[in-house]
Amino acid sequence: MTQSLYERLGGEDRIQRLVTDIVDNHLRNPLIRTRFEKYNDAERAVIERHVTEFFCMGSGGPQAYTGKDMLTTHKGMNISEQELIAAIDDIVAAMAKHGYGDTERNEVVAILYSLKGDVVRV
Ligand code: HEM
Repeated sequence: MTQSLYERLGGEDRIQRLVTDIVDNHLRNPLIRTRFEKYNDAERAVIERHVTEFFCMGSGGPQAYTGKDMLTTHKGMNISEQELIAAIDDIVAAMAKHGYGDTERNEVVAILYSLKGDVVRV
């Protein structure tokens, strides 16, 4: 039987560690770091928790997502296409660092891109 993307990503613990590295990459990325620098550790922990849940749920895991929907979250930020690509680059780089293969990386990129309309220039 084919494994779900969630299973191929290695489940919640590995996804949680991946998300920590993704946020670290965003904080080092000159194109988007100002979007994330304003959060303190407690706020960052909540965002990471929600992003982890979103990743788990969106890849076929059993977790419920308890954050805000994508349009509500990003509304008013006026995020550009360039920023979306910068964020996706950070995610692909973190996935490479964590040893995921091309198939999993491409599936994640396709999911992220499909959400563009709820994130960019909203
Ligand atoms: C398809 C791409 C994206 C997805 C799936 C996504 C997903 C998420 C999720 C799940 C959260 C947590 C929401 C919550 O805590 O209720 C979040 C928060 C956030 N996202 Fe995104 N995001 C995307 C792209 C971006 C981009 C490109 C930027 C800016 C460069 C961005 C900036 C933020 C910020 C600043 C927050 C924190 C909002 C807050 O709690 O005040 N996101 N995102």
